[in-house]
Amino acid sequence: MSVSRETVLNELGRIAVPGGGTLISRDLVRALAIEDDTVRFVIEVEDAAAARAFAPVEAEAQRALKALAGVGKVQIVLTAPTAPRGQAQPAAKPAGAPPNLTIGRHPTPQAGPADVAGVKRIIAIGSGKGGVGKSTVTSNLAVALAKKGRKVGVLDADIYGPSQPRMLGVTDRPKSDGETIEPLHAHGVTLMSLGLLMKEGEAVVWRGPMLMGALQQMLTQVKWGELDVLLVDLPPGTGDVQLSLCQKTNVSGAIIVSTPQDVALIDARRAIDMFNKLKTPILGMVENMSMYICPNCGHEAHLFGHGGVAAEARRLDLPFLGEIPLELEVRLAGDAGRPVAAGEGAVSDAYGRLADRLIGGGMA
Ligand SMILES: Nc1ncnc2c1ncn2[C@@H]1O[C@H](COP(=O)(O)OP(=O)(O)OP(=O)(O)O)[C@@H](O)[C@H]1O
Repeated sequence: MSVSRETVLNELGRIAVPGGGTLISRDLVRALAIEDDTVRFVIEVEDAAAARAFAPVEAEAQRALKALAGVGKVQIVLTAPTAPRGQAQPAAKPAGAPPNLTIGRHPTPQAGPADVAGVKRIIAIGSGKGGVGKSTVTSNLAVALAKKGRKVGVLDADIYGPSQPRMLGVTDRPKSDGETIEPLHAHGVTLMSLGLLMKEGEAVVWRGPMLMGALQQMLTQVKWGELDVLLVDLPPGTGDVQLSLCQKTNVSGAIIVSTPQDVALIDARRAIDMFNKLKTPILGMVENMSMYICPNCGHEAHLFGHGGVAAEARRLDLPFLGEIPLELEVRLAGDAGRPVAAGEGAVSDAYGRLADRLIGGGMA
């Protein structure tokens, strides 16, 4: 049987390096891969001089890993980037290229959940099932809060399908000096999306520690400025992103978005259970695609049922924050990068009420 990734990381976490710390605490290991009895990885150091000083570390890592059960071969590559890490990069970049910042690294050890500088409250927006409108609710709620004078940020942590840039109409790449990232702004909202920082297809292979590291970078290296509230658009379900956000950051609470259908509600319950286990308070539930009002005759139809989320919130003794109708305009506005809450009308009003609820309850 192959050695586990965890065992390898543990072992590397014991190997001291020049200048103090270990290979893991100094975040020097890249591209760790385990295939049958072969362990491969890259040690990335500052520059060529450091690479020479690290030769004994490489030898020690070889020796320690080979001694593990299930390890036959160890292949280590010692590299140094051409430009020293942290050196400012030229401002001009090819259009559409991600900024020059290494995103996706092992998390830096921290004592416990941390605050984000300048950010008063962090609200996680989650759902159990995909496609229930969690991202749509996040962008519109952010715009509705901004319209009411709140300083709002959105962190798009839905790494498997980042959609906030499209929904908020942002196409620019964020600028980075190699150490910090300038967020983007649209409709009064400050935005950062993991999708804007990676090459296409890169994120989907991330798991556990790499994801945790990337999320940590998003929270600590982005210049969020002073915010009343940061909304974090989570991927659907109950995975690594949810776990690392709630364990590493002081999250004020979570809002659960669901459609009224039973299938969506079953998954919503799982998400609620996860937040409970992580001791993240549930601020309330939102019913999206609540009812459909025919634009021609005004007839109200309940395509996915109606009231299911309110009933579930009552059953679980959670606040019910509001319902958002199903309207073609919502999708068209989201696709066009101008959230419906930025304009006028019934749906915009519904988001306004949702924003009032949060502000009134001291949540935003
Ligand atoms: N109230 C609504 N009325 C009409 N269309 C909506 C509504 N809410 C969301 N949509 C549309 O449904 C689709 C899915 O929404 P969205 O991407 O926000 O869901 P999600 O839960 O974030 O999905 P994912 O699982 O991909 O993260 C989008 O095309 C969006 O425009």
